[in-house]
Amino acid sequence: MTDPIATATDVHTAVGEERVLEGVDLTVEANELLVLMGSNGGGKSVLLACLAGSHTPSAGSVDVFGEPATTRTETTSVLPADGLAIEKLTGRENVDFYRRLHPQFADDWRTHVARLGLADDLGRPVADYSTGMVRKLELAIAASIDVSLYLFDEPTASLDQRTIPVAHELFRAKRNAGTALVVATHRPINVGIADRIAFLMDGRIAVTGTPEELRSSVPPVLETDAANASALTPVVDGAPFGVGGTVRAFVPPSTRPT
Ligand SMILES: Nc1ncnc2c1ncn2[C@@H]1O[C@H](COP(=O)(O)OP(=O)(O)OP(=O)(O)O)[C@@H](O)[C@H]1O
Repeated sequence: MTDPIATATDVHTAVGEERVLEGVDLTVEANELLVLMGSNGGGKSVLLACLAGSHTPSAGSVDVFGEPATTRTETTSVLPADGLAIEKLTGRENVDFYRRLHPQFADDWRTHVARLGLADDLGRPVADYSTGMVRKLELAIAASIDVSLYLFDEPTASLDQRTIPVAHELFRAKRNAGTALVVATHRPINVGIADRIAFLMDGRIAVTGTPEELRSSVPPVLETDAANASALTPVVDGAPFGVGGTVRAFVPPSTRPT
Protein backbone atom coordinates (compact mmCIF):
# COMPACT_ATOMS: atom_id res chain seq x y z
CA MET A 1 0.00 0.00 0.00
CA THR A 2 1.32 3.47 -0.89
CA ASP A 3 1.74 6.21 1.69
CA PRO A 4 -1.22 8.57 2.09
CA ILE A 5 -1.02 11.91 0.27
CA ALA A 6 -2.12 13.82 3.38
CA THR A 7 -2.27 12.93 7.05
CA ALA A 8 -3.85 14.96 9.83
CA THR A 9 -2.87 13.75 13.31
CA ASP A 10 -4.61 14.92 16.47
CA VAL A 11 -5.24 18.35 14.95
CA HIS A 12 -6.49 21.09 17.24
CA THR A 13 -7.32 24.59 16.02
CA ALA A 14 -8.73 27.76 17.45
CA VAL A 15 -10.20 30.59 15.41
CA GLY A 16 -9.94 33.60 17.70
CA GLU A 17 -11.19 32.45 21.09
CA GLU A 18 -13.23 29.63 19.62
CA ARG A 19 -11.95 26.05 19.62
CA VAL A 20 -12.93 24.46 16.31
CA LEU A 21 -11.01 21.23 15.72
CA GLU A 22 -10.35 19.18 18.84
CA GLY A 23 -8.36 16.13 17.82
CA VAL A 24 -8.91 15.44 14.12
CA ASP A 25 -7.27 12.31 12.70
CA LEU A 26 -7.66 11.81 8.97
CA THR A 27 -5.73 10.35 6.06
CA VAL A 28 -6.29 11.10 2.40
CA GLU A 29 -5.05 8.50 -0.06
CA ALA A 30 -4.02 8.78 -3.71
CA ASN A 31 -6.82 7.77 -6.10
CA GLU A 32 -9.35 8.80 -3.50
CA LEU A 33 -12.35 11.09 -3.54
CA LEU A 34 -13.08 11.81 0.10
CA VAL A 35 -16.32 13.62 0.89
CA LEU A 36 -16.17 15.62 4.13
CA MET A 37 -19.50 16.25 5.83
CA GLY A 38 -20.61 17.86 9.07
CA SER A 39 -22.80 20.58 10.49
CA ASN A 40 -22.62 24.31 9.69
CA GLY A 41 -19.72 25.85 11.54
CA GLY A 42 -18.35 22.40 12.37
CA GLY A 43 -14.90 23.17 10.98
CA LYS A 44 -14.84 21.63 7.50
CA SER A 45 -13.41 24.79 5.91
CA VAL A 46 -10.90 25.15 8.73
CA LEU A 47 -9.79 21.55 8.21
CA LEU A 48 -9.41 22.18 4.46
CA ALA A 49 -7.31 25.25 5.28
CA CYS A 50 -5.10 23.08 7.52
CA LEU A 51 -4.67 20.52 4.73
CA ALA A 52 -3.88 23.37 2.34
CA GLY A 53 -1.21 24.68 4.71
CA SER A 54 -2.85 28.09 4.96
CA HIS A 55 -3.96 27.57 8.58
CA THR A 56 -1.53 26.30 11.18
CA PRO A 57 -3.05 24.06 13.87
CA SER A 58 -2.52 25.07 17.48
CA ALA A 59 -1.61 21.43 18.20
CA GLY A 60 -1.13 18.24 16.20
CA SER A 61 0.29 17.94 12.72
CA VAL A 62 -0.82 18.02 9.09
CA ASP A 63 1.56 16.43 6.61
CA VAL A 64 1.38 16.34 2.83
CA PHE A 65 3.74 13.85 1.22
CA GLY A 66 5.34 13.39 4.63
CA GLU A 67 6.20 17.05 5.20
CA PRO A 68 4.31 19.82 7.02
CA ALA A 69 1.42 21.04 4.86
CA THR A 70 2.61 24.62 5.34
CA THR A 71 5.72 23.76 3.32
CA ARG A 72 3.93 21.81 0.57
CA THR A 73 1.41 24.36 -0.70
CA GLU A 74 2.62 23.86 -4.28
CA THR A 75 1.12 20.37 -4.26
CA THR A 76 -2.40 21.60 -3.48
CA SER A 77 -5.22 23.37 -5.31
CA VAL A 78 -7.89 24.96 -3.16
CA LEU A 79 -11.42 25.93 -4.18
CA PRO A 80 -12.75 27.99 -1.26
CA ALA A 81 -16.46 28.24 -0.57
CA ASP A 82 -16.36 31.68 -2.17
CA GLY A 83 -13.97 34.40 -3.16
CA LEU A 84 -11.69 32.88 -5.79
CA ALA A 85 -12.93 34.84 -8.80
CA ILE A 86 -12.06 38.55 -9.08
CA GLU A 87 -15.21 40.46 -9.96
CA LYS A 88 -13.59 43.36 -11.80
CA LEU A 89 -11.87 41.05 -14.28
CA THR A 90 -13.44 39.12 -17.13
CA GLY A 91 -13.54 35.34 -16.98
CA ARG A 92 -10.58 35.15 -19.35
CA GLU A 93 -8.60 37.71 -17.30
CA ASN A 94 -9.29 35.64 -14.18
CA VAL A 95 -7.89 32.58 -15.92
CA ASP A 96 -4.80 34.56 -16.98
CA PHE A 97 -4.35 35.89 -13.45
CA TYR A 98 -4.34 32.43 -11.89
CA ARG A 99 -2.23 31.05 -14.74
CA ARG A 100 0.48 33.57 -13.93
CA LEU A 101 0.17 32.85 -10.22
CA HIS A 102 0.48 29.06 -10.46
CA PRO A 103 3.40 27.52 -12.34
CA GLN A 104 1.43 24.24 -12.58
CA PHE A 105 -1.56 25.85 -14.32
CA ALA A 106 -2.34 23.48 -17.20
CA ASP A 107 -3.65 24.13 -20.69
CA ASP A 108 -6.67 21.92 -20.06
CA TRP A 109 -8.42 24.94 -18.55
CA ARG A 110 -10.01 25.34 -22.00
CA THR A 111 -11.52 21.87 -21.75
CA HIS A 112 -12.87 22.52 -18.26
CA VAL A 113 -14.37 25.86 -19.30
CA ALA A 114 -15.98 24.29 -22.38
CA ARG A 115 -17.37 21.27 -20.53
CA LEU A 116 -18.79 23.46 -17.80
CA GLY A 117 -20.53 25.54 -20.49
CA LEU A 118 -18.73 28.81 -19.89
CA ALA A 119 -16.70 29.22 -23.09
CA ASP A 120 -19.01 31.89 -24.56
CA ASP A 121 -18.91 34.01 -21.42
CA LEU A 122 -15.17 34.37 -20.88
CA GLY A 123 -15.13 37.91 -22.34
CA ARG A 124 -17.69 39.23 -19.84
CA PRO A 125 -16.78 40.77 -16.48
CA VAL A 126 -17.33 38.34 -13.64
CA ALA A 127 -19.40 41.07 -11.94
CA ASP A 128 -22.05 40.33 -14.61
CA TYR A 129 -22.02 36.56 -14.05
CA SER A 130 -24.76 34.67 -12.25
CA THR A 131 -23.77 32.88 -9.02
CA GLY A 132 -23.60 29.54 -10.82
CA MET A 133 -21.44 30.99 -13.61
CA VAL A 134 -18.97 32.30 -11.04
CA ARG A 135 -18.82 28.83 -9.49
CA LYS A 136 -18.17 27.25 -12.89
CA LEU A 137 -15.30 29.65 -13.52
CA GLU A 138 -13.82 29.03 -10.06
CA LEU A 139 -14.12 25.27 -10.47
CA ALA A 140 -12.47 25.42 -13.91
CA ILE A 141 -9.60 27.48 -12.47
CA ALA A 142 -9.06 25.25 -9.41
CA ALA A 143 -9.22 22.09 -11.54
CA SER A 144 -6.70 23.49 -14.04
CA ILE A 145 -3.92 23.61 -11.46
CA ASP A 146 -2.06 20.36 -11.97
CA VAL A 147 -1.37 19.07 -8.47
CA SER A 148 -1.74 15.93 -6.36
CA LEU A 149 -4.28 17.15 -3.83
CA TYR A 150 -7.50 19.07 -4.56
CA LEU A 151 -9.42 20.65 -1.68
CA PHE A 152 -12.87 21.72 -2.84
CA ASP A 153 -15.33 23.50 -0.53
CA GLU A 154 -18.92 23.09 -1.82
CA PRO A 155 -17.69 22.90 -5.44
CA THR A 156 -21.18 22.27 -6.84
CA ALA A 157 -22.91 25.12 -4.98
CA SER A 158 -25.31 26.88 -7.38
CA LEU A 159 -24.53 24.50 -10.25
CA ASP A 160 -27.60 23.39 -12.18
CA GLN A 161 -28.68 19.78 -12.56
CA ARG A 162 -27.08 19.52 -16.00
CA THR A 163 -23.71 20.78 -14.79
CA ILE A 164 -23.38 18.76 -11.58
CA PRO A 165 -22.71 15.50 -13.51
CA VAL A 166 -20.04 17.37 -15.50
CA ALA A 167 -18.39 18.41 -12.24
CA HIS A 168 -18.63 14.84 -10.95
CA GLU A 169 -17.00 13.55 -14.14
CA LEU A 170 -14.21 16.06 -13.64
CA PHE A 171 -13.66 14.86 -10.05
CA ARG A 172 -13.61 11.22 -11.16
CA ALA A 173 -11.11 11.95 -13.93
CA LYS A 174 -8.80 13.63 -11.41
CA ARG A 175 -9.16 10.73 -9.00
CA ASN A 176 -8.54 8.16 -11.75
CA ALA A 177 -5.39 10.04 -12.74
CA GLY A 178 -3.95 9.29 -9.28
CA THR A 179 -4.72 12.51 -7.43
CA ALA A 180 -6.69 12.88 -4.19
CA LEU A 181 -9.74 15.08 -3.75
CA VAL A 182 -11.34 16.22 -0.53
CA VAL A 183 -14.81 17.65 -1.18
CA ALA A 184 -16.54 19.40 1.71
CA THR A 185 -20.27 19.41 1.08
CA HIS A 186 -23.77 19.28 2.53
CA ARG A 187 -25.27 18.10 -0.72
CA PRO A 188 -26.50 14.51 -0.83
CA ILE A 189 -25.96 14.49 -4.61
CA ASN A 190 -22.21 14.62 -4.00
CA VAL A 191 -22.22 11.70 -1.60
CA GLY A 192 -22.80 9.10 -4.31
CA ILE A 193 -19.47 9.84 -5.98
CA ALA A 194 -17.45 9.41 -2.78
CA ASP A 195 -14.94 6.62 -2.35
CA ARG A 196 -15.10 7.42 1.34
CA ILE A 197 -17.07 9.79 3.55
CA ALA A 198 -15.76 11.41 6.72
CA PHE A 199 -18.12 13.06 9.22
CA LEU A 200 -16.75 15.92 11.27
CA MET A 201 -18.62 16.21 14.55
CA ASP A 202 -17.77 18.00 17.79
CA GLY A 203 -14.33 18.88 16.47
CA ARG A 204 -13.36 15.32 15.52
CA ILE A 205 -13.85 12.87 12.69
CA ALA A 206 -16.68 10.87 14.20
CA VAL A 207 -16.94 8.23 11.50
CA THR A 208 -15.42 7.33 8.13
CA GLY A 209 -16.46 4.71 5.64
CA THR A 210 -17.59 4.01 2.12
CA PRO A 211 -21.11 5.20 1.27
CA GLU A 212 -22.22 1.55 1.40
CA GLU A 213 -20.69 0.96 4.84
CA LEU A 214 -22.28 4.08 6.26
CA ARG A 215 -25.67 3.32 4.75
CA SER A 216 -25.73 -0.13 6.30
CA SER A 217 -24.65 1.21 9.70
CA VAL A 218 -27.60 3.62 9.95
CA PRO A 219 -30.74 1.97 11.33
CA PRO A 220 -33.86 2.28 9.15
CA VAL A 221 -36.44 4.96 9.85
CA LEU A 222 -40.05 3.89 10.41
CA GLU A 223 -42.82 6.46 10.00
CA THR A 224 -46.36 6.40 11.32
CA ASP A 225 -49.06 8.86 12.32
CA ALA A 226 -49.18 10.18 15.86
CA ALA A 227 -52.07 7.89 16.87
CA ASN A 228 -49.93 4.82 16.14
CA ALA A 229 -46.72 6.07 17.72
CA SER A 230 -46.75 3.16 20.18
CA ALA A 231 -46.03 0.88 17.20
CA LEU A 232 -42.59 2.42 17.00
CA THR A 233 -41.04 0.07 19.52
CA PRO A 234 -38.39 -0.95 20.10
CA VAL A 235 -36.72 2.31 19.11
CA VAL A 236 -32.96 2.67 18.77
CA ASP A 237 -30.81 5.79 18.96
CA GLY A 238 -33.09 7.98 21.06
CA ALA A 239 -36.77 8.80 21.16
CA PRO A 240 -39.21 9.02 18.23
CA PHE A 241 -39.28 12.45 16.63
CA GLY A 242 -42.24 14.38 15.23
CA VAL A 243 -42.24 15.58 11.61
CA GLY A 244 -45.37 17.48 10.62
CA GLY A 245 -48.33 15.23 11.51
CA THR A 246 -46.22 12.09 11.55
CA VAL A 247 -43.87 10.41 13.99
CA ARG A 248 -40.59 8.82 12.94
CA ALA A 249 -38.01 6.76 14.77
CA PHE A 250 -34.89 4.74 14.09
CA VAL A 251 -35.79 1.08 14.50
CA PRO A 252 -33.76 -2.16 14.46
CA PRO A 253 -32.97 -3.52 10.97
CA SER A 254 -35.27 -6.51 11.66
CA THR A 255 -38.26 -4.12 11.64
CA ARG A 256 -37.17 -2.44 8.39
CA PRO A 257 -40.35 -1.35 6.60
CA THR A 258 -41.10 -3.14 3.34
N1 LIG B 1 -12.30 34.01 9.56
C1 LIG B 1 -12.97 33.60 10.64
N2 LIG B 1 -13.14 34.43 11.69
C2 LIG B 1 -13.78 34.03 12.79
N3 LIG B 1 -14.30 32.80 12.94
C3 LIG B 1 -14.17 31.94 11.94
C4 LIG B 1 -13.50 32.28 10.74
N4 LIG B 1 -13.52 31.20 9.93
C5 LIG B 1 -14.19 30.25 10.59
N5 LIG B 1 -14.57 30.69 11.80
C6 LIG B 1 -15.29 29.92 12.82
O1 LIG B 1 -14.78 28.60 12.82
C7 LIG B 1 -15.84 27.67 12.95
C8 LIG B 1 -15.74 26.65 11.84
O2 LIG B 1 -16.06 27.31 10.62
P1 LIG B 1 -15.98 26.56 9.24
O3 LIG B 1 -16.20 27.60 8.20
O4 LIG B 1 -14.74 25.75 9.17
O5 LIG B 1 -17.23 25.57 9.33
P2 LIG B 1 -17.86 24.67 8.17
O6 LIG B 1 -17.97 23.28 8.72
O7 LIG B 1 -17.09 24.81 6.91
O8 LIG B 1 -19.30 25.32 8.06
P3 LIG B 1 -20.33 25.41 6.85
O9 LIG B 1 -20.91 24.05 6.67
O10 LIG B 1 -21.35 26.37 7.36
O11 LIG B 1 -19.61 25.90 5.65
C9 LIG B 1 -17.15 28.45 12.95
O12 LIG B 1 -17.64 28.51 14.25
C10 LIG B 1 -16.76 29.81 12.47
O13 LIG B 1 -17.50 30.79 13.16
